Amino acid sequence: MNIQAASRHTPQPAPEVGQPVTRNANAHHELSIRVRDLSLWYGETQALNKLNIDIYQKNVTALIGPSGCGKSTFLRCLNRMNDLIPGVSIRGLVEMDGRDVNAVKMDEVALRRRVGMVFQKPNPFPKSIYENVAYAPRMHDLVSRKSEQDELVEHALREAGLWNEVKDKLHQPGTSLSGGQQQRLCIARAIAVQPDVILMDEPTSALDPISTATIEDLMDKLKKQFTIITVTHNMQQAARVADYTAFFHLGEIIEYNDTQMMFSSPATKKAEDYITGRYG
Ligand SMILES: Nc1ncnc2c1ncn2[C@@H]1O[C@H](COP(=O)(O)OP(=O)(O)OP(=O)(O)O)[C@@H](O)[C@H]1O
Repeated sequence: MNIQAASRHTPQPAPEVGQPVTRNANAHHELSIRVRDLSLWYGETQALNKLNIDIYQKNVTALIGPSGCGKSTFLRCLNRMNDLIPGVSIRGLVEMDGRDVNAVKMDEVALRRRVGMVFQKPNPFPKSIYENVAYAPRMHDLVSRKSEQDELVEHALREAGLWNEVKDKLHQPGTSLSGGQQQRLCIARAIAVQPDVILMDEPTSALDPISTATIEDLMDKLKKQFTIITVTHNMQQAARVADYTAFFHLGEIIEYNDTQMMFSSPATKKAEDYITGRYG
């Protein structure tokens, strides 16, 4: 079954392939990423099976589902990080702003600039707080003068809600910060190159509740500028932060809907069981 699964509560016309069953009336609907019949194998083992999904700009989309169902694998398809894993083969289409991400002529470095990533475990470089943010913009020639670089570092740290906590110790190691601060530093590092999309793979699972709430608030703020796709095992978090939610199961997208609908009236028994904690 795929995301075209009709609601068992209210019969509805089938949506277009890839679109949520019900659209969120309050959200933007400019398309960012279009995925069609995307399958992936690790060697002989199939991990993703004919995924179809449209992801909208400047919204938060949450990917939920039991462990091993393919959420992180899917996330990595969006910035071609699976290319780094030997034995991976991919079939199907991932289009970003109308361009085929897997096209031979697609520049992977440029793609990863447009699609930033934040991981489960904060992973600052073993460099200063300042350098963690300044390095990528310099690599991509986004800044030429030192003053521009300083401005960009301050801007990214402010956007990530970290500036006030670090402005007097910019030259201390990034690793000297707390876990929650390190994660915000990683977010500052991601946004410093002005990506279109930020992928977040369980960004708060290693954090305490207060740091988690700070990151959730930040996601809400950042979605005004960026398209955010986040993997989470925390159903409350998905309900709080996501405009749209996709439920994965055994490498398939079983249901895709606006989050309120998904949580109040899931269209499939599997999604309902998962959301209500009956399995997973
Ligand atoms: N590098 C890899 N090589 C081989 N198999 C892999 C690799 N990465 C993931 N897999 C397999 O692909 C399937 C999907 O894994 P994936 O990590 O994408 O799931 P997930 O939904 O993100 O899981 P979790 O919620 O536990 O992080 C699993 O069966 C997993 O064992």
